Amino acid sequence: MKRIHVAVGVIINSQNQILIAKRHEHLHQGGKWEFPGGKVEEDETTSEALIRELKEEVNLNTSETTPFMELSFDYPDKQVFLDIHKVTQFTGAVQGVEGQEVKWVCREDLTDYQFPEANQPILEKIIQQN
Ligand SMILES: Nc1nc2c([nH]c(=O)n2[C@H]2C[C@H](O)[C@@H](COP(=O)(O)OP(=O)(O)OP(=O)(O)O)O2)c(=O)[nH]1
Ligand SMILES: [Mg+2]
Repeated sequence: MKRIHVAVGVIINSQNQILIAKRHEHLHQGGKWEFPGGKVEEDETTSEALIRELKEEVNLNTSETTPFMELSFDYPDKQVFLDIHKVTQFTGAVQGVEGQEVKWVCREDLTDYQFPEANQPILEKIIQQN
């Protein structure tokens, strides 16, 4: 199985809230909450892919992302490499462009949401960095 390279954004607003979006039921890991992002295409850097995905998925304009952490995870049906970047500089109002539910949540409330299993170390790192 080929490992899928995914650009993932931990987007933090001026009130120190983090943006999460609910994956559509029919998708891999459907019904779970995620940090917006998507597959890195050929000839794209992670940052370029994330900038493109944030516009496509949640209508945010950003020009800069900062590496936060990297992890590989094997689901029974898919292997992913999550390349997670932090995003603090952006413009535009968040919109679930693909009809998905989106939410700004404060760090301590992140544990109230169900994320894909691969996300556990990301959540721990975000919560630690209070
Ligand atoms: N965006 C995102 N994907 C995650 C997270 N955690 C996690 O395991 N994933 C997995 C689920 C999917 O298998 C993969 C992301 O693929 P995707 O379906 O969002 O890719 P995409 O946006 O490019 O969508 P498409 O090409 O299928 O239209 O990474 C997360 O926090 N954010
Ligand atoms: Mg996506």
